[in-house]
Amino acid sequence: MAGPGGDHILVLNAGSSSIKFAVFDPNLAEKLSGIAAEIGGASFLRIGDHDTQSPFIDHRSALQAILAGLETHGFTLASLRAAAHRVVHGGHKLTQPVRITPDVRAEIAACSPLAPLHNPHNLAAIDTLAELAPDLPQFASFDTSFHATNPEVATRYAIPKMMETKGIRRYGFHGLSYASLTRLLPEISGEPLPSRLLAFHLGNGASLCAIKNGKSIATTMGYSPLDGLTMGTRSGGIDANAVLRLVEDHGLERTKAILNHESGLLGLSGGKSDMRKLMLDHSADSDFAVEHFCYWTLRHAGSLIAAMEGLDAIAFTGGIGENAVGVRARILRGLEWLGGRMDPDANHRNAPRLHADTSKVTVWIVPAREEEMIARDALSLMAAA
Ligand SMILES: Nc1ncnc2c1ncn2[C@@H]1O[C@H](COP(=O)(O)OP(=O)(O)O)[C@@H](O)[C@H]1O
Ligand SMILES: CC(=O)OP(=O)(O)O
Ligand SMILES: [Mg+2]
Repeated sequence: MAGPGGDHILVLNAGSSSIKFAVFDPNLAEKLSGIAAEIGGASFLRIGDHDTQSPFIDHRSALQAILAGLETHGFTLASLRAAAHRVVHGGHKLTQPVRITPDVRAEIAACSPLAPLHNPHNLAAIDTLAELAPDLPQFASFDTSFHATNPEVATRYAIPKMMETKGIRRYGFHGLSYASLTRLLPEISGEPLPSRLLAFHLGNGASLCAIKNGKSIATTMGYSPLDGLTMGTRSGGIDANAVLRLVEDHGLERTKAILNHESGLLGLSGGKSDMRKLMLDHSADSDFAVEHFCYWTLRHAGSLIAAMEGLDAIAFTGGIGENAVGVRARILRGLEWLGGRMDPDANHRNAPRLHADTSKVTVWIVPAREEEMIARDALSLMAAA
């Protein structure tokens, strides 16, 4: 069986229906990346630019195919120094990147009910690698960590403190994306990090983060990655009594599936969760779904701008934030009252700098580099060991 001995880092980012992966050298240069997507459905494996149709029934079989694919590119398990994982929910105990020990694994498992679409798959990846390469050091970086700086007033729900409500608080997610964005923006803009920055992580999962002086002070996701914006298949914010009504009428499991897998853009449009497809299809339902996404993104943006007491800069990231020209234009139109002015040509080119010279706030696109952030965390932990 394989063991450590190489010098590359394998990063695994297991999502609800996909596993993204990347291999980095010790200087953080990305050597190879790809994705196993639509696991359990019309699944396929992409390594570099090459796609193969492969029927993966679950994350475990997808990971095995990824490892076999990496081997054909010369990255055997023996060529690795470590594996590092994105773990979505770290709860209140895991707020820094860590080496995975049995205790850490148990804590990640304890957080599974809080992120049912993500943590079980993160654990499956950790366990599969532990079986295949028991001596390979494994590390975890948490999506919740970046929000550990939120004040209590932002994280507490107004519910009583008692045994039954223990752990029920807002955590916030997409923290690896926001941490990476905070690092990258000064490099991209050539300016110091703006003091009041509103970051838009718009992908399948979507959230906003108010970053004040480099630290998260508020974010739109809460106890789980369901809250806040309208998403690909998640409802975003919904009245808790409406959830209870769904449970009464349809039971717990059905309600979970409706809110997590059948809502959002998919539910509104009647079948499409993918923003690119929605923007090409001009049916009334698709147009409404896109408008709902933009409108609620703006409503939440207003709330976070209030939490920061103003706004100096905006940064877009994620598949939609980096590519969806029309969505960005609609959102920026909705922020004109703040003095934001977009340069339409720059927006069409997906240029990093999107604001016009007359704009009172600067507007940027920053590529989401979650995998690089995770590799960076693992390298720092190894250097400190
Ligand atoms: N050119 C584009 N125009 C509009 N939407 C796009 C474009 N490219 C990607 N997207 C959208 O980005 C979303 C996926 O974002 P991504 O950040 O990759 O998601 P994930 O949360 O799975 O990591 C999808 O809705 C996809 O349609
Ligand atoms: C936390 C979360 O929503 O992640 P993703 O966008 O990968 O689904
Ligand atoms: Mg993502």
